[in-house]
Formats: sequence, C-alpha cells, structure tokens
Amino acid sequence: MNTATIKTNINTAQPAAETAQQVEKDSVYSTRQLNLWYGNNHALKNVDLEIGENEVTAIIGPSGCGKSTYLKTLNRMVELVPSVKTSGEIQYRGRNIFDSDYSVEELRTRVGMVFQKPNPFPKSIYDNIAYGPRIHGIKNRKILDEIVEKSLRGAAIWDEVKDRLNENAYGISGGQQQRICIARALAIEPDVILMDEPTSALDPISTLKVEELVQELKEQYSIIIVTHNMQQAARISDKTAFFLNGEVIEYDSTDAIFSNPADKRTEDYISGRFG
Ligand SMILES: Nc1ncnc2c1ncn2[C@@H]1O[C@H](COP(=O)(O)OP(=O)(O)OP(=O)(O)O)[C@@H](O)[C@H]1O
Repeated sequence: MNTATIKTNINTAQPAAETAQQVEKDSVYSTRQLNLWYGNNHALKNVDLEIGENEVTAIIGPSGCGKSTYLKTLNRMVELVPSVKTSGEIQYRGRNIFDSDYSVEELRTRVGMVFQKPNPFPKSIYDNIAYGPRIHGIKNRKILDEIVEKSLRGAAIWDEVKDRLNENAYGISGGQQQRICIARALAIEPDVILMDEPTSALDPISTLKVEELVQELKEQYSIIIVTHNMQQAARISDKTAFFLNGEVIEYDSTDAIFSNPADKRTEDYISGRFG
C-alpha cells in the first residue's frame, strides 16, 4: 500500500471493502510473482511491484538485470521474442494482462512507449502524430489537427515545430525527435507511458527538456522510466525499483532509495561501486 493510500484511509476511516478498492485504484499495475524466461535464461525472478497512479517510477540496475524486459512485459511487447515464457501475473487496472481473452491491442492503446533512440517514422511531423489516431479510424481533418496540436503542446514542442508540420521528422534534432515520439505516444491518449532510457541518446539540454516534460506529464499520466542515470532517477521519480540479476532488490520512495537504502547492494549500486 502506498503512503497516499494510507493517508486516505486514515483520514476517512473507510470500511474494509472500500479500502481494498482504494488500493486497486491507486495502483495502475500490480505485478505479482512474475517470472520470465528467454529459453533457459531466467531473466525476471519473482518480481512483485505496485506501480502508482500519476507517479514517475524509475527502474534502475546494472546492464542485463532485466529492466527493459520488465518494461516490455508491461505492454506484452516482450512476447514478440518467440522463446519467451512467463509465469505469475501483471494486473493492469485490476485485470491480468496474461489472461487468454485480454486484448493486447487494447492494452497498447492504453500504454504508450518511448524508446531509447528517437524513432520517428519517415513521414512529416504531422503524419507522425496523426498516425495512431488514423489507425483508430479518425479521418476528420479538423479533429486530427486538434489532436496533433494538443499532443505537440503536451510534449512541449509545439512552438518549435508549429511552422514545420509538413517537414519530414528526420529533419529535426535528436532531442526534438524524441519529443515528437513522446507526442506520438500522447496522441492515442494513453493512461501509462513506458520510457526505456529516453534520454540516453540526447545532449544535456534536450535531456533537461525531456526530464521537465516527464515532471509535467505525471499530472495526467503514470510514467515508468528505465534509466542508467542515477541523478536522473533521483531528480524526476517518485518511486525507484532497484533490479539485480532479474530480481527486485529494493523498491521504495526515491528519497529513501537514494538517502537511506535498506539493502547494501542498493547502496553499492547507487554509490557507483558496481554496475
Ligand atoms: N531478445 C532477447 N532474447 C534473449 N535474451 C534476451 C533478450 N533480451 C534480453 N535478453 C536477456 O535477458 C536479460 C535481461 O536483459 P534486459 O535487456 O532486460 O536487461 P537491461 O537491464 O535492460 O540491460 P541494459 O541496461 O543493458 O539495457 C539479459 O540476460 C539479456 O541477455
């Protein structure tokens, strides 16, 4: 249970049934005893994690510890690898995403993803943003115009590109391309945004812009970000999970992880002794 939930329950003295609902409402994702194998490689081991609503959750840990795998499990993208097997469950908004009748397409419209390297389509800036809405059947130009503007504003790049909407997205800087990719994710009005090292290919100024943007976006979205950058995790996240060899070693408020970690291995990692 997160602190917000505890506060709510103490303040309102809710009965037990409502308390359970509150827990469910505050958690966007509940991961329970998740195991994942690539063939014989046991890449995620008994992962239990509650991801809070309207929070930034950072996933940190050394190379190969399973950070990206965990992220890609949350939208079931990991299943594109044929050798993958999983056990356990991931509840998204109260439903197990591994259920046989769960719609992966629907999941991916609720859960957007931004990758390490900016990956705009080789199309105009406008068409990059309108792509998802068009796939969902929106054809009306006025509505598309509105979505494009709203998404670009949401990704804090409207002013920089508003006069260049018909130019190819490859013609702008890497930092701008990454914000176009964030705008593309916003255009489908997701609930959650997964970010896999979104600033690792960016210069410091673009990195700062994306970090500021993440802070703004959490007002409306729940964000899970994989990062190798300890300062970044400390700056922008509310909660931090430390992964090591496929296990969650520690998961707590970012303040606690960085100022008073409970586990020696967390302390060693964040202080740069390994990884
Ligand atoms: N497509 C794949 N096929 C087989 N094994 C994979 C695949 N992707 C990842 N793995 C393995 O799963 C484990 C976890 O990898 P993962 O990419 O999730 O780690 P990571 O913490 O994100 O690493 P990095 O920080 O280097 O990106 C590693 O042992 C890796 O070799």
